[in-house]
Parts: sequence; structure tokens; C-alpha cells
Amino acid sequence: MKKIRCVCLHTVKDNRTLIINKRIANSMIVSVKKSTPAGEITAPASKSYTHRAVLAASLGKNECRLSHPLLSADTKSTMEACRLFGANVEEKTNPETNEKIILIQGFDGKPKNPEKPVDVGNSGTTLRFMTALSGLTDGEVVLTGDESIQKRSNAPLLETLNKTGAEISSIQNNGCAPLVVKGKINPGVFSIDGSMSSQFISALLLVCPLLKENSKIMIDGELKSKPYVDITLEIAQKAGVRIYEKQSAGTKNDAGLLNDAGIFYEIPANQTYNLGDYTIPGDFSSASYLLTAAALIPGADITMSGLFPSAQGDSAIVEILEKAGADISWDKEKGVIHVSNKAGKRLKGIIWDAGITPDLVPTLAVLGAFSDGETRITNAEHVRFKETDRLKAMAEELTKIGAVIEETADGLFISGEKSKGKMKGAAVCGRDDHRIVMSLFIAGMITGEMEIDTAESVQISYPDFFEDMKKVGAVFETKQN
Ligand SMILES: O=C(O)C1=C[C@@H](OP(=O)(O)O)[C@@H](O)[C@H](O)C1
Ligand SMILES: C=C(OP(=O)(O)O)C(=O)O
Repeated sequence: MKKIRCVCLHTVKDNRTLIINKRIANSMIVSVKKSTPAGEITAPASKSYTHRAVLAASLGKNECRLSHPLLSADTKSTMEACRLFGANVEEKTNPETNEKIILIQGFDGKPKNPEKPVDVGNSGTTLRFMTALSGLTDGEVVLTGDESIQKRSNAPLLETLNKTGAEISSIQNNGCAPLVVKGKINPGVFSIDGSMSSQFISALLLVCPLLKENSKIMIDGELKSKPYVDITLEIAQKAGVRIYEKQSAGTKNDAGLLNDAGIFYEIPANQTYNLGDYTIPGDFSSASYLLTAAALIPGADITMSGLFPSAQGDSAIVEILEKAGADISWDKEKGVIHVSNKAGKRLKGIIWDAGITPDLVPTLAVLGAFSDGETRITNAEHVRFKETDRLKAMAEELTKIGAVIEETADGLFISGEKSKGKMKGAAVCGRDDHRIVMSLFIAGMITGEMEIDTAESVQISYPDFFEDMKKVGAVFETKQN
């Protein structure tokens, strides 16, 4: 787990001090040996649904009870942030089932001014959601996070919110945290770029229903990662909040080109959130690692439960593995996926447009390296704006193990043919990025002798990752660097 401490106080003109967090060197190394995963496992809860459920419950008035939540570093950042804005957020154990639940008494649409900077840690989702929420408070709000967060731009969100009066500034003057929000959001028409991150749009969608007049959010350009907006809409609807998604046909300009074509959202004013009792579904992004390992590794046999159909784009992992030729079946009514490679067959490379599935890209890069033929991942520029530039990271790390992989402007090109027989375990860098660590772990189960650093970062989205891998027979050791 990343240990964060405040090491530097950045003084600005009016003598306010802002906390800039630095990571203390504290790296865990995981050494993975060849392993054949087998057994039954329950998928961890969805990170995206948990973030939204915690915020939706905090925005409401009545007590809400969240069952089967994900309690990870990122979702805990959202829980802590909601506390700072005035919600009572408590982790409890359900005495009947012994499972963790979260009880939330919200601030009824009126967030208070946090008494200290809101530290989102490593969580982009938390930063974007809390920046928009800050625009509902009366005073000044400071938002900060770890070194990775301080390099991820929020420029489109700041630009849009600043046009409505939110007065947000980036201390580094580059759209990245630390951010200072001084003003309040006024209702109206919000126009926002959809090509960098859907989280900006989700942030606006969650806050606009609380404004005093109706709002409209217009998306400029392609809306990437759209399923995450659908998750936002689903949670808002469960909380009794109305948001209308519409598609504009656009108007032709003089050159005959379409203007204004695209998705927009209409949000009635003065609404109230009431999420009540809500159960968080399983997480397909987290499930993708073990499902892919089971599809690739001869003799593997995995049954994963808790995976019901939902708005998650990453449920496409089932279609992807099917396309690659895996033996996979999904009982949607029971929420159970079964994958096996008893026959010891090699999968084949695929072409995949990653526009709606950014978080699957590291998993798909490993899938491509160990499959026959070519794998091409396209439409994934937005994957560069995550905890790390994940296109660059996967290209560089898989090259270290002997894979033939090229970074393209919008994706990755992997030659399974040229990689075949050449790959062997190596010391690789997890880059403090949970998804890089978990995808390299499955590569290590195939090559053996793989050493991955910054392995503690699995805490961000899948704290039980190593425990679950042990349960299905993965052979590995962890040590502190
Ligand atoms: O809203 C969300 O919960 C998320 C949206 C996606 O980000 P982008 O919309 O920035 O692609 C995804 O990569 C991230 O892990 C979670
Ligand atoms: C990018 C991710 O999350 P976030 O944007 O919330 O940091 C992720 O979980 O892969």
C-alpha cells in the first residue's frame, strides 16, 4: 500500500499553504512462478459503482446502506472526501452475513466546506467528482492527491466549470492538482470535451441535479469511456434522480459538415438523491486478470461468481476471450463465468477498439503477447492519461520479457508470432499502477521467474488480489524492497 506523507508545504501569495503529497519509497516486490490457476472465486466489488454509490448516498438526506462495497484505497478516498463535505460515512459489519457494509447519512444536497484539503490519494474518479462537488459549497476548497494525480490533467473540466463561475485554479497552472475552487457553479448549458476522460462528464452529471435551475451538458467530439457515464446514469436513476440522455442529429454548416452532432444530457433542477439500500455489483475490470490467465494457461480452470450483466463496458472481456478462441461461458442469470484451457490450446490475436474499455488495455496487451498471430489495440489514446501512460508502460514492460510489441499513436500492436518462444520472466516495473502490476502478474504465471515492483498498488482497486491468486493456486512470494 502506498504510504503518503506530507513533505512539502507550497506557499502561495496570500499565505495559504497547500499540501503537496510525496510518496515515500516503500515498494513491495512480488516474484511470480509458473502457475496453473484452478478453482472457484468471487469477483471483487466494482470500484466505479462503489465511488458513485458513496457519493449519491452522501448527496442525499436519508440513511443509505451499501452492501458488498469495494473497500479499496481509491474508494476509501471517496468515503473520506464525502466525510469532509459533511456526510457521516461508516464502515460496519453486517451481523447476519459477517460482510462489510457502508452506512451513510448524507448532507442533503448541501455540502459543507471541508476543514482541510481534500486528499484524493491516487484516485482520478474521486478528484473529478469532488472538484464538481466543491462548486456547490460556499467557501474555498483545496483538492490534492499523490504524485500521479498531480500529473493528470483536469483541464476540460476546469475550463467548463470556470465558464459557469466555479473559479477553479490549478496551483501548477497546468490543469493538474492541487486545485483551488473558490466560486460556485451556476446552472446553464455546459459544453465539455469528451475525448480525454468520461469522469469529467460523470462529475457534472452527479452535481447538476442539485442546481437551482435546469442544466444541459453538451459533449464536444467523441465521448470516450461512455459505459462509465452509463454507470453514473444508472446510480442516479436508482437514487430517484432524473437525467435525460439525448442525441442531437446536428446541423449542416456551409461546407456541408455536421455541427453539434452528438450526445447531450438534460438535467432538471432541484432534485433530491435517495439511494436507500443498494448492493454493489462485481467488477469486470478486476475479473479480467484471472479470466485471461485461465484462458491462456494450459490446464487452467476457473469459475468466477458475482458477475451479472451491468453497465460495465469491461464485461466485454467475455466477448474478447471468446473472439480469441477461449473456452468460456457466462451464465448471466447466475452471474457466473467459467473459463478453462484443459485442452492446452493457443489463443489467436484479435483487433480491439478500446474506446469504451480503457481499463482492459493492460490485460489485452498480455493476452496478445501470449496468443498466436497479431493483436491490434486501437482507439486508446485516453489510456495514456491514467495512473501512468499505460500504452507506453505495457509496451516497455512486455518488451523486457521478450514480447514483440509496438506502441502506436492510439494503441498497441503485438506480434504473438514473433514473441512466441522468446518470452521469459524478468524484473519488471509495476510503475505504481495497479492495473500494470496485475496484468504483469498474469504474464508471470505463464513465464515464471517474474519480479514485479510497486506490487502494493493492487490496494487501489483489488486489495484481495494476492489472497485470491493464492486461493486459485498461483505460486508467488512477496517481499519489501
Ligand atoms: O468513471 C469511472 O469510474 C472510470 C472511468 C474511466 O476513466 P476515463 O473516463 O478517464 O477513461 C476508467 O478508466 C476509470 O478506471 C474509472
Ligand atoms: C484509471 C483508473 O482509475 P482513476 O481514473 O479513478 O484513477 C483505474 O482504475 O484504472
